[in-house]
Amino acid sequence: MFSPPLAGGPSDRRRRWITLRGWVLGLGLPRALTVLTAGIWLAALCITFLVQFALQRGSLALGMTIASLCVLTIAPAAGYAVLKLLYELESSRQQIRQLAITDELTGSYNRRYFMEVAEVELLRARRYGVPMSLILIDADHFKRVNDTHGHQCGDALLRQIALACRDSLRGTDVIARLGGEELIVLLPQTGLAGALTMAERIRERVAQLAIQWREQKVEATVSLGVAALRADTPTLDALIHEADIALYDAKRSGRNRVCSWNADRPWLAGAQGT
Ligand SMILES: Nc1nc2c(ncn2[C@@H]2O[C@H](COP(=O)(O)OP(=O)(O)OP(=O)(O)O)[C@@H](O)[C@H]2O)c(=O)[nH]1
Repeated sequence: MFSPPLAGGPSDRRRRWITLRGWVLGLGLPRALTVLTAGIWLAALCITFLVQFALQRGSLALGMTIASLCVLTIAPAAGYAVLKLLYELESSRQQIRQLAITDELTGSYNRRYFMEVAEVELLRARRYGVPMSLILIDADHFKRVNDTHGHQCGDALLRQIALACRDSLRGTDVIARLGGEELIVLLPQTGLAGALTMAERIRERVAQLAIQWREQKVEATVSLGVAALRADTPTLDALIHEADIALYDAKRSGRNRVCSWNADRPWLAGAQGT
């Protein structure tokens, strides 16, 4: 589901900043801990001198008060500084991880992450004998949208299409941008019938979509290809290929429709829509 971010764009700068911050924090943490430890030792030394001084002057109460005040001031500040550093380091790591698996334009997952998850799901489906399906989604006449309204409009429409798809899915489904104007959905524990229902729901939702672009209403439709895992499906790539053939069938038979893979006559299977 991915195209690389535009070089030099704002999100690219943000990505670099987060990466840099992660590195700085990563390298700075041991140094910060060293400084803190040295500070605590220094403070302890000062306290000892102050307490000794107070005791020499015969006041145990003064010595204890000085010691308590020093400890109460230093300990929370040092603890807070360390916790803050650890927290920032962890949130930087999480942001970097999130950026690494997300498609910048649509906010869906990227192709690499999708393939990782789908491979695991495929193994799980085989191991436990449960169904699994894929839906390939391709925006119709997208070149025309770009040519008529501009690339920015195309981007905005693509974002809305991805959002409409996400809104149609269950929490356990995984949607990713495969590349260009193509999205892919993994439906764990879902057979062909369920996947066709899902695909039809997506198709309907996108067909109702319209964005306002410079005084004009821009609408979208998508074509969808569905394939379900079978005992003889050799690999994930083969399953994606089947969904791709079904998608081609949906395009060929008029667009804005759902087709499913059929080994014998793929161009006749499951055609719906308008
Ligand atoms: N705005 C925008 N356009 C993209 C993006 N990725 C791919 N495209 C455009 O999508 C268009 C795809 O064109 P085609 O492959 O001819 O397909 P289509 O015009 O959608 O026609 P059909 O798929 O046959 O319905 C091209 O013009 C690409 O430049 C993107 O991220 N943003």
